[in-house]
Formats: sequence, structure tokens, C-alpha cells
Amino acid sequence: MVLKIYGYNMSTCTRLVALICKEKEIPYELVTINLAKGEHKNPEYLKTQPFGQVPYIDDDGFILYESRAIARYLIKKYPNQGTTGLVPVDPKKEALFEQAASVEVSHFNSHAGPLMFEKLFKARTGGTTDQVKAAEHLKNLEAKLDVYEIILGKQKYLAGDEVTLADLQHLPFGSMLFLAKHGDVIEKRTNVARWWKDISNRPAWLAVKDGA
Ligand SMILES: N[C@@H](CCC(=O)N[C@@H](CS)C(=O)NCC(=O)O)C(=O)O
Repeated sequence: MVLKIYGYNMSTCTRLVALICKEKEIPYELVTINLAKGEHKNPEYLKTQPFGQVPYIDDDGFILYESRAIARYLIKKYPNQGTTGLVPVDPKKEALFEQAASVEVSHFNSHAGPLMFEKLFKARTGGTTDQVKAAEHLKNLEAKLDVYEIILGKQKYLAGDEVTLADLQHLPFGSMLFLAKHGDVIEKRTNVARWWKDISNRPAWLAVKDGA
């Protein structure tokens, strides 16, 4: 049975899973859960994804949610297919990958996510941007990207000189920064800009960035 992604094409987390499918050359079917219509809060949906969020996958009856967990599962299930090495197996390389993956969650997503919530998602759902909160998230994100600039001045990618899932995890929200006219936070930092140009031009991302 073809892998099913229950998600929404505008959702950043759905895009991460679709991106990994493209990288690993895994055929998939996107089953749309329309967030705008609240389908992710239906009692029937909550039986499978109890947090009422997208995405989850159905891999021949195996159900899994949380986009980063899904990405790791697919990468490990198909080690020799498509792009290899996205989650390294050597213990030290894997530890550096884990460090970089944690950096994305703790230092990037935790600021870029709420910033995009204020600047894009609220506007799309008829809300009003809280400019004070948005400015605070932007300031925090900039401070973290100053550290990225130092790291990426010493190595090509966040976990070393090979691309890993940790880099790719930045693509969905990183692209939204440009949509929200905050792409300068990436472009004005030489090493961050070089890294961003590299990862954002990967064919797999170009295939999903405008819709999963
Ligand atoms: N940590 C979860 C986050 C999932 C998430 O926040 N999904 C969003 C769409 S990108 C969603 O379903 N939002 C609707 C809601 O939370 O009610 C993951 O990575 O899968």
C-alpha cells in the first residue's frame, strides 16, 4: 500500500514529511485534512492523532505522528534509497546530528514558529498581528542566527560537512520567513545565506515548497 500522509499542503510539518519522501524517493499519497475547515479536530480524526494536528502517516497500517519522528522513521526504513546519510549511523556523527536537530527545535523553530504565527497565520485566519510579540520573536531569532553564522563559518552544514535531516528541518519555516518579508535575517548573514542557498535549492524541496 502506498504511504499515506494525512496532512495539509499549507502546513509546514506536512511539507517536512513530503520533503523527506522526495529525498528518499518514497511514493506517497497526500490525504488532505483541511485545517481551515477544522477537520483535524473531528472526533474521528482525534482517535488517530490525539493532539488534533497534522501530519500523521499510515504506512501499511503503521500509524505515526510528529513530523520529525516520521522523517527519522522513513530515513531509517529506507537507508539505501534516495539521499543517504540524512541520519548518520556512526555514533559520533549521529551525536552531532542529534545536537544539530535539537538546535533546530530549541533555537530556530521556537522563534521562527511564533514569529510566523504572528505575521502570517493570524492574518490568514482573520486575526491581527501583535507587533510587540512579533518584534520580540524576531529579536530572539536574530540572536540565534548570529550563533548559526559562527557555526556555519566553520563547517558546511549544521552537523558537519554533510547535509543531514537537521538542516532540512529548517526549510518549511525558513521559507516562510521570506514570505513574511523577513528573509533578510538569513540573507544578511554570509554563512547562513550560503547554507540557505544550498539547502533551499535541493530538488526535493523545490518539488514541495509550494505545496506538499
Ligand atoms: N510537533 C508537531 C507539530 C504539528 C503542528 O503544529 N501541526 C500544525 C500544522 S503545521 C497543526 O496541525 N496546527 C493545527 C493545530 O495545532 O490546531 C509535528 O512536528 O508534527
